[in-house]
Amino acid sequence: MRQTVHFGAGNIGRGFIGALFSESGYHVTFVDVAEQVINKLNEEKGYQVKLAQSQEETISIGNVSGINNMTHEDDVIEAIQQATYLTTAIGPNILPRIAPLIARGLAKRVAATDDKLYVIACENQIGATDILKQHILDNLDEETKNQLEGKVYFFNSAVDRIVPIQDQSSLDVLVEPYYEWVVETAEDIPQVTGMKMVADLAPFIERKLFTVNTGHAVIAYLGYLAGKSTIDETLADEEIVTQVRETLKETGAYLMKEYGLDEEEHLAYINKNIERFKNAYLNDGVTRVGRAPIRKLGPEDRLIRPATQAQKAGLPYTHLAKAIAAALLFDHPEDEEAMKIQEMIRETGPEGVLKTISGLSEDSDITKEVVRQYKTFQG
Ligand SMILES: NC(=O)C1=CN([C@@H]2O[C@H](COP(=O)(O)OP(=O)(O)OC[C@H]3O[C@@H](n4cnc5c(N)ncnc54)[C@H](O)[C@@H]3O)[C@@H](O)[C@H]2O)C=CC1
Ligand SMILES: O=P(O)(O)OC[C@H]1O[C@](O)(CO)[C@@H](O)[C@@H]1O
Repeated sequence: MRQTVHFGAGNIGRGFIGALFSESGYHVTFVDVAEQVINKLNEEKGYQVKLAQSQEETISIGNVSGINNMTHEDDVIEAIQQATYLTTAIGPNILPRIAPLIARGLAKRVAATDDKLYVIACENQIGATDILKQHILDNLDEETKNQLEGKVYFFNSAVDRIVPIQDQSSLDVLVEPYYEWVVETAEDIPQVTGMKMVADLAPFIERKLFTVNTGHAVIAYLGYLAGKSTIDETLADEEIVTQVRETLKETGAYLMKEYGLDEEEHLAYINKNIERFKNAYLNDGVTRVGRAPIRKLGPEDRLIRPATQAQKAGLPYTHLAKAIAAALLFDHPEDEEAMKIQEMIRETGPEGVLKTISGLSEDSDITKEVVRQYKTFQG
């Protein structure tokens, strides 16, 4: 049986990527620091993926096991020796932390075999696999780096499936029925059910990140400010739906200009995603979707990049500016990054945050518009 190693046995790991490998006939070894999850995977050897829809539908996932990378590094290195794929869904900020162990696994592997290994980071970040690759290379000597050539391949990817926070007492995962996994490769690679291969990922990941993730973030931050707890509850407010749609028209204008997307098709894509967000069976919290606002306000992420790109292209960005202002007001006490932003605002004002986190100068038109809207929110 073919083997795959997947870092991150969380929502996307169990509910999406690991499940697709299992369905494709692979044994999936999950690597995670969550001891309870690892123990359950080894005891139960399977779990259920439940679709969030009116008609009950459940998919049984088998052939899975787990390794704790904090306590069993050698077992992870051994699993990497046997694998055809190595994937991650761990959060972009964690990639540098797992790279040294992956590097050790790869060094041992390329010294012993020419068998090909395909590495794919499945994270919400442009070029996540390139970033992981660089961290891995930083942990290898020159000779080993040369040995990777023709043996270890790195492919960027875009992952799209809404998987909310789960009941932690079980391995089962509730997921939305829709999913899309796009992988950039020109290689003839072993088939995995549900993996779509493309020669150029840029239009796919930007369309996804600046529609699905921008839209979701706008709902989360406006919902939080309006005192809502879930995404579907927030979308019962027609004013917020309008704000989401107008924001996605702004990102859409940039995407259409940059990638020559068809206007009618793109508007249908926006509408389809707004309907996805309304799925009440997901019961998805605004604080989950708004989590990690420092990452989400990064220069290349879902709010800032479309705004800077729109500005460069002479396109409107006022609704994006409003969403950025709302993100700056996300003060959820349990979110470390949100708390850090609030501290920075107290010290340097919203302008300081936009400069340090988003790379926007204090006198930029985007900063001025965001600050104006920030003050309007404050009343
Ligand atoms: N949940 C969703 O709807 C979607 C999430 N994504 C992306 O997928 C990635 C994972 O997200 P989720 O699955 O939602 O997060 P999650 O929090 O459910 O899963 C992450 C897992 O990584 C583990 N982990 C953390 N640090 C670790 C370390 N040092 N070593 C090993 N394991 C470690 C955690 O214990 C957890 O099980 C993120 O990049 C996210 O942006 C992408 C599309 C949809
Ligand atoms: O907030 P993160 O960590 O970027 O990832 C979760 C996001 O990805 C999505 O699943 C969209 O693919 C949304 O649920 C959510 O907005």
